[in-house]
Amino acid sequence: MIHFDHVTKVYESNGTSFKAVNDVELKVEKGEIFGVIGFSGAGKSTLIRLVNLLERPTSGSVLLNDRDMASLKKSELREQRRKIGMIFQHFNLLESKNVYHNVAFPLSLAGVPKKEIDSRVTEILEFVGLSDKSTQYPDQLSGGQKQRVGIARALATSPEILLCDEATSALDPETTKSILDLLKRVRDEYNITILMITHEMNVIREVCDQVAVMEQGQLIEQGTIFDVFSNPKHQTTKNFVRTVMQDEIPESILRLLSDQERSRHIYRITFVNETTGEPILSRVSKGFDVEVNVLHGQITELQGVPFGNLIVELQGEQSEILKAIHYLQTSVQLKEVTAHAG
Ligand SMILES: Nc1ncnc2c1ncn2[C@@H]1O[C@H](COP(=O)(O)OP(=O)(O)OP(=O)(O)O)[C@@H](O)[C@H]1O
Repeated sequence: MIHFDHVTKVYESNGTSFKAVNDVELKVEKGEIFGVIGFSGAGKSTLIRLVNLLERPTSGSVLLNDRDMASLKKSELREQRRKIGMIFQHFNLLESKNVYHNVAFPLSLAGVPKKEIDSRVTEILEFVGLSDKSTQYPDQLSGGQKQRVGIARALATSPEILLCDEATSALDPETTKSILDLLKRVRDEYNITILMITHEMNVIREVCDQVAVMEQGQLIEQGTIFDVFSNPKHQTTKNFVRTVMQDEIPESILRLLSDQERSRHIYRITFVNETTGEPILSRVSKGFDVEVNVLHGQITELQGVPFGNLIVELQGEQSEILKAIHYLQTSVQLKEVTAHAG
């Protein structure tokens, strides 16, 4: 659907050149919600602007449905751009036009007859939940409502692709959640492919199927949400995952260990998939002469699949602890926590 085929973008300014996007190879499949995460300056905005040719690649190509965007004639490019909607962090609405006319604007530009515009705008305003706001102006709306108008406007021309440039970064957490839910409906009900860029890992966790991590113009890691969150490889990815998944050992536990490492049996249990719902810890307590003391942890959901970590202490005779460990290892990932290794 969208293929970045070894794309590089170099900016030239004041006699120096700067690689904002460096040899990016990325494929986004039809109907997928794909998130690109990175810190400020990583090259995300440049990357997303290459899709609708707001930026031209210096080398490599961006292919949409196997067609190289840079090879299109002007009229073909206009036609292609109509298939790509875009929403922005600061909404970019026309302040002098009301909600109805903001959404109708791209249709008017495309020369769509007034009657058709009317039925399309009515339908799309209902979809985003703003039917009762059609005569209001942007400055009468909340941030969440403005972004709903932005989404309605982007959907007006029935695009195949929706590009989201930090679409929830200006919104509070609750409004962010409602906008992300709306984006899921955009994909589910209209089968639109969504490419979003963000610096917030909770956005990626909430809504994306696939994620790529960008740093200094390069993609340093990519995969399904589940794979990247449960097994991040690059240090930057680990840091991003840590912002939403508490997996660090708290200081208090590390202190406990450094004082009495030999006498404590503290383990990190990683729950994946179906094991999360099972009463494994109570089975250990009942089956062996050990007590299980949960010290720290978090279980969450990734794409509807439970996932998480618990830090537990096992107390009892050495031989019983060994048996309990053996049992645990048959169904979960288990790693001893030491003062140094965490
Ligand atoms: N038109 C331009 N000319 C020169 N350099 C540019 C231009 N646009 C962006 N850059 C540089 O390219 C790098 C990547 O910028 P870009 O905006 O793509 O990153 P980003 O990850 O989206 O960051 P942010 O979230 O801060 O926008 C930055 O160092 C930026 O200064």
